[in-house]
Order: sequence, then structure tokens, then C-alpha cells
Amino acid sequence: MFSTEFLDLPPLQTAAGTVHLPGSKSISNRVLLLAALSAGRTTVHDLLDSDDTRVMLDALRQLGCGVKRSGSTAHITGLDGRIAAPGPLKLFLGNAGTAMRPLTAALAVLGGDFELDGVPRMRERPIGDLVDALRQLGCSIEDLGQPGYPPLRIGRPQLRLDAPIRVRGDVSSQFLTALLLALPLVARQDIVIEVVGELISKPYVEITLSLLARFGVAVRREGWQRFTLPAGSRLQSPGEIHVEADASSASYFIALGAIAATAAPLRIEGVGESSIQGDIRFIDAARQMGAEVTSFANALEVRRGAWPLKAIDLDCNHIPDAAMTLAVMALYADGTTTLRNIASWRVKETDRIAAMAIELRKLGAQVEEGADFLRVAPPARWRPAAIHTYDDHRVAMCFSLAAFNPAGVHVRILDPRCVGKTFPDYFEALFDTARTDTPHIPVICVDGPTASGKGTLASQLAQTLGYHYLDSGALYRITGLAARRAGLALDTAHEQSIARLAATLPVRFEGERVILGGEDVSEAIRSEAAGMDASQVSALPSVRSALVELQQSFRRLPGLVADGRDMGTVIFPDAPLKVFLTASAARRAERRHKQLISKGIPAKIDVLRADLEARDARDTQRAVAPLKPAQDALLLDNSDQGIAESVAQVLGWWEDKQSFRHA
Ligand SMILES: Nc1ncnc2c1ncn2[C@@H]1O[C@H](COP(=O)(O)OP(=O)(O)O)[C@@H](O)[C@H]1O
Ligand SMILES: Nc1ccn([C@H]2C[C@H](O)[C@@H](COP(=O)(O)OP(=O)(O)O)O2)c(=O)n1
Repeated sequence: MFSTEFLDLPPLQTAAGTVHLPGSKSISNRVLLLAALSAGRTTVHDLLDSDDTRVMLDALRQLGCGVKRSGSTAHITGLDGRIAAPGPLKLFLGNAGTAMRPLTAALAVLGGDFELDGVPRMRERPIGDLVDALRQLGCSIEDLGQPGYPPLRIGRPQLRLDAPIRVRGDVSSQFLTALLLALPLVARQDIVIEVVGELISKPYVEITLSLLARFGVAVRREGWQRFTLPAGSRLQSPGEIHVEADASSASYFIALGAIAATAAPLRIEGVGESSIQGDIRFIDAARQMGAEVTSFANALEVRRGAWPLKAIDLDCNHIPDAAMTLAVMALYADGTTTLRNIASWRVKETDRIAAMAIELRKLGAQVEEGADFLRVAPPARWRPAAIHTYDDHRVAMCFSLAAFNPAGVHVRILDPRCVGKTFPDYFEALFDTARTDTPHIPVICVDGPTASGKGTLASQLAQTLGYHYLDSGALYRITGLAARRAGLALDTAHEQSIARLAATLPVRFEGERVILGGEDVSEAIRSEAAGMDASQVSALPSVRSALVELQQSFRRLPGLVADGRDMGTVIFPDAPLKVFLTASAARRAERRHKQLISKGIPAKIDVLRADLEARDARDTQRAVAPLKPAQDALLLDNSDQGIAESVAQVLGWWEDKQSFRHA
């Protein structure tokens, strides 16, 4: 996940490959509860790993349910309608509504001594309509705080199942869902549920019904008003079950395919057109705009059809969340697109109609907003924009698609971490499938002599910007080490052998660790002797050429910060920002001394200074790619600067080169 303050998207051009979508939260937690209540053992595949599913799994364990988890698979041994640990038990359910509501219902009908609570925000989320319905049934539920809100205490019920249970459906469909999931546990006779008020979010109730069917319970439905659980219903494990990927998350990649999969289709794994989720109907809208979508059992393939996309006028009431993606697709359309019946956008994570209008206008679109509609005409001239995301994951995800604009303007997504709500690795998935010509991928080069602070500066820049980081010196250090271990003298006589070693280094970078042929050499390559060896092998022209391609392969989306000696002069000559970092020899010797002593490595400052001057001399005087500033490099002498100051200085230079300053 990108936890940076902002994420800059360079111009993106096409899309290809395969994306694996995360599991749906709604389905994950329903399946977990059904598996826990049913008879038999259930293997749940493709489970979403999120705060809310962790909360549910913890609660189920506490209730005595067998839970084994490995990666995205969970094995649940069901309780078969009897709670192994009937309390007293306190269950902490975080902020997971998909755990609080159905667990309240299930535990209330089964009975025991339970206290259900969550984070402070959970205590503000109403549950009174569900509690009322359960009390009609004879359940014992006590409000421990404000009536109608958690925390709740659950006792033993005296069930009366003959009269229909009335539950409100116009506030949240989760109350109905909770009853539907819980009542098969006690369906000794037909149990009727009547919905009071117009039921909202019907597609989510459909998910519940369809999952109940997978667990052997066929609910009879009359319209959306009356639901009957037939006498003798019993939850039975289906053995194995796959959690569908989140259909709303699929919308970004369906749109990506429609906009940018020009050569081959983009494959989206985890959900097919027969999905039980309402947002899958986004496919129809995308097709109307020109997407070519092929559906498989559990996957979709999408490619660009009509181009430009076709403007549409659509009632979006049935796909409120996914429809936000259409507003961004509208930027690529041949006319004005109108999205209607979207009043619910105003009361979501943010006022989504207002937010979309403001941000689309920043890009140059003409936008009209109404109480329940949004009208978007594509930009006559695209403008670079810093997109505010309003702590709304969907705003962040759908605006990333603006980076495919034909004008090649940059798009900045502010607070990208908000995608964590449903799709923590969204941007990683985007960068895996988006393609752009290499020159579009930004590189910041930091070259300079030893101990000037290149590594420190470059890695902090990379962290701040969410870019990849290349420590090119490490590659020469590894080559030096490998050559030593192979018994080769580091001289011209062995140049070809060392170059062959360099070309086939079995090296892997795992975060901060460097692994050479399975061995962790992170420490070994950091010694002063290894630095000197690196300097020697780096003077051999064939060794340098052998490492060029490997270094250039680090230039990947969304960008790269590279440090070394020749990043700006040889490896990335087209980099938009090159910094040549220096500090006086005295300062550098002091820094290296401090660094070594703090690692417990004994060192003498005057020896270090002599060594680094010798290394500078060799690095500067060698014939190939000598250490020197690129012509267009900005010089930074940080002798009298702290680390934070140097980082801020270079970030300032970088910002000056961006177009967002006034966006
Ligand atoms: N601007 C700075 N001011 C003070 N110390 C610094 C500065 N930049 C880096 N250092 C320190 O100097 C040491 C050497 O920095 P490093 O990044 O390893 O240099 P290089 O990669 O150029 O060899 C580190 O201990 C680092 O914390
Ligand atoms: N791009 C590069 C990076 C390093 N080298 C050589 C020259 C350096 O003395 C050694 C070691 O580099 P490294 O950046 O790891 O060394 P320092 O951390 O600056 O001490 O490798 C190079 O020739 N070209």
C-alpha cells in the first residue's frame, strides 16, 4: 500500500496483463459466519484480508469455532448451531458492521452470556431496529450504553416464532440480512420476516439469499416485503466456497480495459458476469460506452472497443458505487455524459457529487451538478491536477484513470492510502497492468562521492514519493564480493571473468536486504573493504556495461530514485532531475566514522579520510563513466546541512519541475 502524502501518476498509455482483485468484504464476512454456524467443515478460498474480516475471525475463534488460516484460505469447522463457548464472553468487533449486526442476531437467537462492543465510532452506528426485531422474537438483549447502539448484552431467549417478525428495511438492509443469516438456526417451523418501509440496497440482500442457498437454505421471497425461512431449514457446509472478488473494485479495471487495453485484453481475475453482486452490472454501462467485455466463470477480459468512448445518459441507481467510475470514463467520451438518480452519492464517505464535480473540473472538464445528477463534458484542454480524495477510497481509485489522458498531463492523487478501506494494493495493481513509454517514467538521480549522503537522501526521497529505489553502488559491491569469492584478482587481467559474473549475478533485493545466491550479504557488502573492492571492479569497462541493463530495469512505475556515480551521466541521461551531492572530505570522513562506530565497527577518522580520498580519486579519474556532475545536474553541498534539510531542498527542486503547484 502507498502510505505517502501524495502519489504522482506520470502519463500512462496502455494496459495489459492480469489483475487479481481482492475478495469482497460483504461476501467474506457472510461466508465466515455461515461457515461457523453450519454443520461440517468449510474451506473458504480467496478471503479478503482486512480489518473487518480479522475481527470476524477473532470473534468466531472466541466462540469456540475451529479456525485455521493460511494466506487467503481459511478452514472453518462449523458449530452446527450450538455455541461451544456460551460465555460469559466479551466480543470486540472493531468498526465492522458486517460482524456486529449478524453476530448480534445469531448469538441472540442461540443464547448465552455475551457482551458485544466495538470502537467509539461503532457506538455511534445504530442497531436499534435489529434489536427491536429480535426482542419481538423473544431474544434477551440489554443496551449497555445509549439505547439502540452498541455495546449490548445478550442473554438467553424464550423464542416465539409463530408471528411474523417485523424489521425496518429503509435504514439499512444489514438488519434484514442479520435476521436471514441467524434464523435458520431455529427454524423448527416456518419463520416469516416482514420488511417495514421500502427496502434499500436490495442487491446486498440478494447476496445474502444466494449465499444462504449455497449453505442449503432456500428462503422463499415474496417481492421485497416478505421472506419465509421454511421449517426444517438447516445450515449445511458446501465443503468449499470461493469468495468472489469485489465487483465495485472490478469497475476500475473494466474501465482501464475500455480506455487503455488496445492490443490485447486486460484480464480481471476473481469475478465474472454471473456475479451475485449488484455492482457487476457496471459491465452493461461500460459496454454502452464502448468496452468489449468477455466473461468467464470467475474472470473478465476487457479491451477497448469504441474510441473515443461513447457518451451515455444513464440511471445509475442500481450501481451507485461503481457509477463513480463512469464519471471519469466520461472524460474520454465523444460528448456529454449524464449520470442520473445518484442522490445517495451525497451521503456516502463524502458528498460524492460535489467532490466529483470539483475534481473533474480541475482536469478541465465541464461539469454540471444537480441534487441527484452529474453531467460531464470532456476537457477541451486537459490540465494537470492534484486530486483531493476526501478520505474516500473510490475518489482515489477512479481518478487514477485520468492519467491515461491523451494530452499526457500528470495527475497527482492526494492521500492515496485511503484506498486501504477496500483495496489496499490498488495502486500496485494499477502499476502492474498500466504501460507507458520508458521516458515517461520519472527518475531522480543522486550522484556524488562516497559518504556524501547519497543513499540517505535517495532512499528518503523514494519513500516520500512512493518511488522505487536503486542503490547502484550495491551492485558494484556485490560484484566485488562475488569476484573475491571466486578467487579472482580485481584487475584488468580478470576483467572478462568479472564482467561475466556481473552479468549473471544471482541477486535479489528484499526490502533493505540483499540476497546473493540465497545468502544474505547485506552486512558483508557494507564494509569499507567491500567499498574499495567495488571501486576497483567499477573501473573495469566491461563490468560497467554488464550492469547497465540491470540498473535500467529498476525504472518502473510510478518512478525511481537512483544513487551512484553515473546515474545522471550514463544510466539515466534523460532523467528530469539530477542532483550532484557533495560535502567536504573532512565532513564525509566524520560521517562515515560515526556511521561505522554506531554499528560497532572500529574505525579511525584519519584512515577513513585517506581511504575516501583515494576512492574519490579512482572514481573521478577512471576512463569510463567517471564520477562527475552531469551537465544539467543541480549541485548540492550538504557539508553544513542536516539530512532533513537536504531532503527538503531536493523535494523543493522536484516540486518546481511539476505542474501541480498551482493546480
Ligand atoms: N546531510 C547530512 N548531514 C549529516 N549527516 C548525513 C547527511 N546525509 C547523510 N548523512 C550521514 O552520513 C552517513 C553516510 O551517508 P550515506 O547515505 O551512507 O552516504 P553515501 O551513500 O553517499 O555513501 C550516514 O550515517 C548518514 O546518516
Ligand atoms: N553508479 C555507480 C555506483 C558505484 N560505483 C562504484 C564506485 C564506488 O566507490 C563503489 C561503491 O559505491 P557506493 O555508492 O556503494 O559507495 P558509498 O556508499 O558512496 O561509499 O562503487 C560506480 O562506479 N558507479
